[in-house]
Amino acid sequence: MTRSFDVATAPEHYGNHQLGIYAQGLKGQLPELPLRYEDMEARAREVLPPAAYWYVAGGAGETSMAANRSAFDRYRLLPRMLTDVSQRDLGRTVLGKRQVSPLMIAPLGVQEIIHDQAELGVARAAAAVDVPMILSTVSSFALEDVRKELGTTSGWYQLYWPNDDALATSLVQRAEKAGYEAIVVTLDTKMLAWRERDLDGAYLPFLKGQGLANYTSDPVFCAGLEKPPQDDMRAVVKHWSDVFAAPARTWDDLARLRDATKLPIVLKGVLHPEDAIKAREAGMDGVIVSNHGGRQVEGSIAAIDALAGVVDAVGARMDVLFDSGIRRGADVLKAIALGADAVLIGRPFAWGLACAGQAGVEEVLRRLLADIDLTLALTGNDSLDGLSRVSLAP
Ligand SMILES: Cc1cc2nc3c(=O)[nH]c(=O)nc-3n(C[C@H](O)[C@H](O)[C@H](O)COP(=O)(O)O)c2cc1C
Ligand SMILES: CCCCCCC(=O)C(=O)O
Repeated sequence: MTRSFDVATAPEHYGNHQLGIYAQGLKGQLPELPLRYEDMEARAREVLPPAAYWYVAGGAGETSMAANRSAFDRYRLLPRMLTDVSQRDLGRTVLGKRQVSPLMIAPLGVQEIIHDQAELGVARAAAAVDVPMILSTVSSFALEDVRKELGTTSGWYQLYWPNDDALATSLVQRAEKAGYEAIVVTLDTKMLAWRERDLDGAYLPFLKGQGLANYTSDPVFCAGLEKPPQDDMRAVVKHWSDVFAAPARTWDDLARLRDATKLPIVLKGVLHPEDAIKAREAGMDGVIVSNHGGRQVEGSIAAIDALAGVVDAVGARMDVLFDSGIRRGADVLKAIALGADAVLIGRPFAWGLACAGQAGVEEVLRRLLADIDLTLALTGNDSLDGLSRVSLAP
């Protein structure tokens, strides 16, 4: 006899998403989106034009990208038995604010190449699941428009620090005015790396004017143009390529940025413990340990292998976040056990966006939260705050 099952009567846990999927199965319905990360990426590859797929999937060479994943396998969780895990808390405190989970949406530029909804769809999904979103400078919609879609969910603004201080100040102050709660300055992209997949397709979307909405909506940027941006896109791209990068910048320049905003500043792309110490000395509020998903320095250390060193150097005095290679719940637990305060999810949400727009991103986030919740419980823990390096096998 088939018995009916009502997930609504199950206790409130993120892990219940699993029960929801099985309950649909009782009605003969299979999940619309593939469950495994690898299968979701394969589906995205079917629906995206090849150049757009490779822009997201590719790296700078691909050994660091692979190492980001294989390094996770060297850290193993060490479960404990017979602890009470009936009530569980996935919350984390980041920059002094309690979040319902450790997840944040990583800044991913030029999302219009993935789906028409782009950052607006991602922001709506983030709001539905209450996962804070970090918006890229090179986004396809203006930062003010994306912020509105987030509603009460937190947003941070990621700055590609231009060589024009007035433009940097304008972007940062627009973000502050729009309600973003922190500025993330990405340090690892002073220039674009040698990206073989993109070079193979001779593909760089920004050169077609994609991903430039924050520039074309900026008064300081537009003051450097002879005509309104919509009337001369070639001039927009030329001006953008003139101002985008600032290879001469050093730690000393951070003081001016610090003065430009009251918001907390977090530096993204820190891998060396001494750079984390410099960040602290420069008055920064946090760092994100990241190798940009293996997209910048081919041959670099796997990001997860850099995490403990940075945490040991500065973790007691500033927030340490992590990205590059997070795919499953166990990855999140390992990063938190090593000392991360929160983790950024990157490519997985992009594949959800490619396959099903906002709904796809939402589903990716709900699945990851379910996986985190169940893995937390099964390792004998009732809160992420209780994890530490003793949660890992020696
Ligand atoms: C298509 C794509 C675009 C990205 N754009 C940005 C960006 O605009 N700013 C930034 O700081 N990082 C950017 N990143 C890096 C991500 O923020 C994050 O560090 C990376 O995706 C983590 O690796 P993972 O996706 O393999 O987990 C981008 C990554 C991808 C895949
Ligand atoms: C020259 C434009 C660089 C922005 C690249 C966006 C990004 O971070 C990435 O693709 O990775």
